Amino acid sequence: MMLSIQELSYSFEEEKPIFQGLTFDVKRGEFVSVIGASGSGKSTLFKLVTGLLEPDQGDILIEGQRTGKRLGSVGYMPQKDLLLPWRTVLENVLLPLEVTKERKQAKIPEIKEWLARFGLADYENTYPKELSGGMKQRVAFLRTLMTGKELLLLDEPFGALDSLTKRNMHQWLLGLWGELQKTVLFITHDLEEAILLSDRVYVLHNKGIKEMKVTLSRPRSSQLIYQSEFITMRKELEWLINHEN
Ligand SMILES: Nc1ncnc2c1ncn2[C@@H]1O[C@H](COP(=O)(O)OP(=O)(O)OP(=O)(O)O)[C@@H](O)[C@H]1O
Repeated sequence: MMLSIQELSYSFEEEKPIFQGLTFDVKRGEFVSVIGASGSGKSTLFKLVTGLLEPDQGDILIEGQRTGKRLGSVGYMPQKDLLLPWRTVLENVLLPLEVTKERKQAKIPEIKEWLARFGLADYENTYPKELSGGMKQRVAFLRTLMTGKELLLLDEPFGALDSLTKRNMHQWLLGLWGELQKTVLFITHDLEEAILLSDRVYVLHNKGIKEMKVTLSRPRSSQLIYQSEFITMRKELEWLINHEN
């Protein structure tokens, strides 16, 4: 099991619990989405998995290991503050690799190749403010990938994009994920996005978590959303979101 959350409980000081006995898992190579209303605790869950917060009770295992240094075990793409504005695209992507100058230099050709594959070949010396929303997300995603970690936690990476750009990013991510064979845990508010991208969707409520399996075959195209099987799943997911019990 890539990630195993067992009987997790957490509350912020003096507040009512956000999670009580939360249990779920993610297998190696899976794409799993977490969907839930605003305030249901999605970002808090990621902070617990990365080790930025510690659970009150329960266990978080990464590849079966109970490690205190979880942040070093996952690639985490937070919702905000993605890129450092005073660094160029190349310098931002290099960030997870800043160990020694030599190691950094050695990685530059590989990163340039990646930038080209991400449609960013001509932008390595550009600053984030000059990039479009979709480009910024691709740079941030590449930086997450450069951590070299097997488990990637993506906190609403496409939330701020317009619907056309978002569609393009979905196709891009589907293709890339198929090739990389990484494990992804993905936060979203968007039902269509959750179904299109995922093997399974978890619906997070204050009272717990529910699971929906996505039975659509892969590879998946953006046209799938118009098919009756997709629409049925969308209805099912909507029902799960609106019914806590
Ligand atoms: N540092 C904090 N101290 C106290 N309460 C907090 C803190 N951070 C988050 N919360 C509360 O915890 C709950 C869950 O927040 P969280 O950000 O995890 O929700 P979310 O599902 O990610 O929301 P959104 O979809 O809006 O990003 C909310 O009620 C929030 O107000």
